[in-house]
Parts: sequence; C-alpha cells; structure tokens
Amino acid sequence: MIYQDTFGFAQQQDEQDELKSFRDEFLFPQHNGHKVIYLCGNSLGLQPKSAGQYIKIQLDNWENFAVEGWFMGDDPWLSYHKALLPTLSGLLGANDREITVMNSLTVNLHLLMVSFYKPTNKRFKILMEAGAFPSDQYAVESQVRFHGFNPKEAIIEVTPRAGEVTLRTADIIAQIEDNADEIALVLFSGINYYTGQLFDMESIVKAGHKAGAMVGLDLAHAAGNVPLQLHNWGADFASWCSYKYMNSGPGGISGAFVHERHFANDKLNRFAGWWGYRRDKQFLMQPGFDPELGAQGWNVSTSPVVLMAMHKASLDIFEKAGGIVPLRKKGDLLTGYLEYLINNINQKQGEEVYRIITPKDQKDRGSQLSVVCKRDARAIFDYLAQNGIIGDWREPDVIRLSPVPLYNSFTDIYHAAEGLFKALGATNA
Ligand SMILES: Cc1ncc(COP(=O)(O)O)c(C=O)c1O
Ligand SMILES: Nc1c(O)cccc1C(=O)C[C@H](N)C(=O)O
Repeated sequence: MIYQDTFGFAQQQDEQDELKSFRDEFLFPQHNGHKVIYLCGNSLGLQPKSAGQYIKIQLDNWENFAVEGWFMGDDPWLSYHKALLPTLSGLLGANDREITVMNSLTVNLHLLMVSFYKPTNKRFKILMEAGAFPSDQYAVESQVRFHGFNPKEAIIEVTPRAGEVTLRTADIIAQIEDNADEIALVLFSGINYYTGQLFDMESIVKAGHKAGAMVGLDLAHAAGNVPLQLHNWGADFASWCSYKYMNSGPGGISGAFVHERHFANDKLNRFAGWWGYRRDKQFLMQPGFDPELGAQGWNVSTSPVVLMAMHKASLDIFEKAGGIVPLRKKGDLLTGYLEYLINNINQKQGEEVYRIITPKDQKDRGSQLSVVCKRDARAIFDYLAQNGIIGDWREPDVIRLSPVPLYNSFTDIYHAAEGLFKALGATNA
C-alpha cells in the first residue's frame, strides 16, 4: 500500500476496511469522553462486549444446575473445552487432539519441560534467545537446577551481533549446530516480547531436530497475532497465553500443544492429575494414571469454566472475522502505516528521534513496533498516556505499540503518530 500522511487518508482506509465492524465488538477505556487509542494488545487485549454474557450463561448454569452443570445444560462443563478447540487449532496450525486449554503460560512451560526436557550428563543444555521474557528465563533456570545442573553451564543464550538488536536466523541455526551434541532442548519464543521480532520457527524446529534436541515454542506474543503451523513445522510442544492478542481476559486461560508424534510415547515423564485421565473413564476413580490420548492428557486440574467462557467469547469473534489470515493482512497494513508515520516524524525532525527496533520486513514481525525514544523517553510515554494513547513501557527507553486488527483503526494509528509528534514539542525533547 502507498501510505499518506493525512487524516483523510486514514479515514478513507477505515471506510474501506472489511474488518471495521469488529471494533464495535470491544469495550474501550474512555479518555475525555472518547475511546482511548489502545495500542497495548501485546500485553492485554481489550474485553469483547460479549464476554459478560458468556460468563453470565455459566453463572446461570451454576445457579440452575449447581453440581449437575458438569453434565447438564446446553454446554456441560465436562466438555466445555471442546467448543474452543476448532478455532484454537486453526489459529495455531494444529489438529484438535494436539491442543488443550489449561493453566497459565509459565505453569504450562514447566509441565511441558517435565515431559520434554530430559537431560543426560552428555546432553543437558537448553538453547534459548537472550532477552527472553523473564518468566521464561526463571522457568528454564529452575528446571535446569531441578535436574542438578548449573544454569550458567546449561543455558545457551543466542545474542544479537555487536551493534544489532535482533537475531539472525543463520546465527540461531549456527549456534544450534555448534552445540548439537549437548543440547537437550531448544526453547524459543515465536515473537520476542521486547523487540517484536518474529522468529523463523520452522527453521529453528528443523535445526533443533537435526541436532537431536526437542524443540518447544513460547507463543505468548504470536498466538492470535500471526499465522502459525505448529503441526507442519513439527514443533514438539508449545504454549501461549490468551490474554494478549486473544483478548480472553487478565490471567486468562492458557493452552498447550503437543505434537501427535508423542501421543504413543509412554516413556515421557508427566505430572499427572485426574483432568488428564481418559475422559471415558475419568469418573470410575480407578488407581493408575491412564492419560487421555493427545494434549489433553497433560491437563492436571479441573478446568476453570469462567475463564474458558471468556476465551470462547473472543475465539468466536476470531471465527467471525475469518481467522488469522485476513487479520494478519490488516495487521500488516496498520503496522506498516504506524512505521511510515514514525519515519515521517524522524524525517521532519531531521534525526531519528524514534528508532524502531522491530524488524522492517513484514515477514519478521507481527503487530508490534518497539520504539526506542532517543530523548526524554519516559516523559514522552507519560505524555501519550495523559493524552489517551495507551502503549506500554519497557525499561530503559522502549515504548511498545501494537496495532491490533480486530479493534484498531487507521485513524487510531494516525492519532498515535500525532501524539508522538506533539510529545516532542510538549516535552521539549
Ligand atoms: C513470552 C512470555 N512468557 C511468559 C509470560 C508470562 O505468562 P504468565 O504470567 O501467564 O505465566 C509472558 C507474559 O506475561 C510472556 O510474554
Ligand atoms: N501477564 C502480565 C501481567 O500479569 C501483569 C502485567 C503485564 C503482563 C504481561 O503480559 C506482560 C507481557 N508479557 C510483556 O510482554 O511485557
């Protein structure tokens, strides 16, 4: 698309946008009587208007059926999760059996590492990206220690080249190959939370497997944001959260993927609970864990129905919107427009006051742009917030802005860029 730096252009794009009606399906915080410019779906997606109704139905079932709600009503709680799987598996590129909904992301990473990180004295290392989200770092360190290894020796972090911020696929692969005999697990994010870089997951999985390692993916910033093909790429496992691009509420239910090639492997460790038991025999209460076939065999505890209801409210919107492909198309246009307007500001200023560290190439990013503010970064962020433009702040000087195709418009992006421009004058940056 050829972008233009005028409000009229943004309005015209909104009029032509085939997905424009979905904006009305979400609730926006207000600022001076108007919707805020919300560019923070990379942290917490907006609430679907329907979420309250979806929850209310389950509260009514609880009121009317009480314990029998597990078996009665239009959507008995025992099988409620099944209604989520078709849309989720489409977003993740998996078959329904490879997907389950459970717990929160970090908990799931631990449960999956119990199964897929099986270090030996020779092959005990975990390779991950440097600067992964801290929770992933803590999880990996504690897993390594749990097995009696020293994180300093067992964790290999792939770092950007000197003077670069993002990683080159060739460097990731080279580091996997260089340590091929010692790596037990490659654990990479799909999109790095800080830079917004979308990794070449297919190549990473291939290289990890060639080295004889398991490969797991943290899709916190990728799920519901970019198209994924977990099954075809052959990832061993993955997890994600539903509260970012999947708009399923703060602390919303997470999910896990296990590739079907592992279903028949009864040698995998797993931390079991009755919610992972064979569904047809769960209530026979027999001794001896007999897992449900597929990813659901990794469930441990009773599924939180209210969280699943919030998840369903949002997934139904994805379904109506036609899934991830049209959404990514609009997401790319919005993100490209924001990039264009920020570059225009820099041009007008005669210097790069806002440095975008997210890759320029669409294939290497999703909806997030991470912007380093060269001067008065915190004051600029505060100015934006005071003027109803919501991104988020990451130390020491990064503002993350995420145009989400389901609810953001081109005029949102125009106003955000206008805010970035005015902030320079207001803060004397
Ligand atoms: C990449 C990544 N991993 C882990 C987490 C933590 O997830 P949770 O608090 O749901 O375990 C987040 C976000 O908070 C994240 O972005
Ligand atoms: N999960 C979060 C939370 O419980 C509180 C505040 C923020 C979050 C986030 O999701 C942060 C997010 N993962 C990030 O990329 O920074």
